[in-house]
Amino acid sequence: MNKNMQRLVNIAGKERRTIIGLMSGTSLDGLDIALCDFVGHGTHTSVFLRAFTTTPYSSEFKKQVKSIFSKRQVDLESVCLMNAYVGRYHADLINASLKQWQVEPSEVDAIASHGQTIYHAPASLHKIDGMPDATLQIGDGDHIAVKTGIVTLSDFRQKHIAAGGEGAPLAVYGDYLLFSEEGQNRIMLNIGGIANFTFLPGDLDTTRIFSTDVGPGNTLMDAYIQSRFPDRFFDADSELALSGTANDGLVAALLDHPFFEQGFPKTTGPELFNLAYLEQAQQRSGTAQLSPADVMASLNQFSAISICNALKRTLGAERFEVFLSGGGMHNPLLIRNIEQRLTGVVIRDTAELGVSPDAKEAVLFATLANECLVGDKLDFGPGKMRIPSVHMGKISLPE
Ligand SMILES: Nc1ncnc2c1ncn2[C@@H]1O[C@H](COP(=O)(O)OP(=O)(O)OP(=O)(O)O)[C@@H](O)[C@H]1O
Ligand SMILES: CC(=O)N[C@H]1[C@@H]2OC[C@@H](O2)[C@@H](O)[C@@H]1O[C@H](C)C(=O)O
Repeated sequence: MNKNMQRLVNIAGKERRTIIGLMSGTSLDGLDIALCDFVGHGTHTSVFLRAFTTTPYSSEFKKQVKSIFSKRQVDLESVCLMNAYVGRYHADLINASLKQWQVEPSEVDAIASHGQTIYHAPASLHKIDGMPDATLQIGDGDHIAVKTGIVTLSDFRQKHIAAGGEGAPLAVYGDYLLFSEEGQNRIMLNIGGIANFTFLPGDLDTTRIFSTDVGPGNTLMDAYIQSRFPDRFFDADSELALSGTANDGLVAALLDHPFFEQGFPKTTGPELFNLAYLEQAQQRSGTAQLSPADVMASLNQFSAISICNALKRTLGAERFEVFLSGGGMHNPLLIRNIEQRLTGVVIRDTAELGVSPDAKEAVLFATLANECLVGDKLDFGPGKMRIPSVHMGKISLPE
């Protein structure tokens, strides 16, 4: 037998596996690196987060990624080069973190790499007859495996689409395995660039579970402040939004898009929710002259309302608890806007469930890798929630 196959068998047979989860989302702030230990699999998974860091991207790297990010036309040579470059760059960041944590690469069984999404094209967005749902993450796993010496699982989203999903949200698998609780309806709400949530019913009925994007979390706020104030990457502590007033006309125009009428589950990205989307809404509502502070307050309220509308639509009169994660939970006005619209709902964060909210997505990808290596088939029913019962991740070997 090829000794690499034996290596995989050994990893699968271990009682405790060490897996590094990586996430680099639409915000392009940096690479989330979570060093996790797993015991068990499936609904008997226990995860211990040993270390976590978000390694900020250099401004040069951000510029390079932005040049090919969520644009319909890009330089194809740049895409080709960046596929290899992102893989190597991520490998360097992993090696540096391991060194800092004083962990030898040989102690790590696998890396779960999300890669960098550069385009997400669900059929509902591209609307091209005969073309499937599609998505593209770059940062090839072979580069990571060879540069770190660690078995790497990557490119998780293609299998999801191949088996009937939309390529996202994948959070549903890990949310179900790690956070389901009998007798408690839970909403796992992640506010990253795009906001999404997973509904975990207290009756543990896997055919009712689903995960969906709901619209922008931070992406429009980030894009707007970056365009107006080049030295500011996001509206830290809602400073700009708090100095303005939300404009009802602009908020209504922002909410006026067929995406919000579409049923669940659905996915989206900055391919739709971008500065052109904002400009069109400003034109339609006659608010092109609004001050930056008022625009930011409106964008903040827009994200909050679209999130709350989606939650109310899902749960009606059912009681539920919300567990937050993602960078948006650090935006105080956004959270206040959400709380005001969800009166009586308990809102906490995933730290109360043992996983740091900033690390959650990286931990979820590590969980996907653990399932791919050792899990049994998970059954999410006949497919109407578009959660295919498959294992995801392509395996790259270091040698
Ligand atoms: N103190 C803060 N005040 C306001 N906003 C904040 C703060 N800290 C983080 N954020 C927001 O969180 C964003 C980063 O969030 P996160 O890392 O969850 O995004 P991501 O992983 O790229 O997103 P996605 O879930 O779309 O993949 C920042 O760009 C910013 O908008
Ligand atoms: C295509 C893509 O990268 N989608 C991301 C993005 O970031 C948030 C939202 O949009 C979600 O659909 C997804 O990530 C999370 C981790 C997911 O798949 O569950």
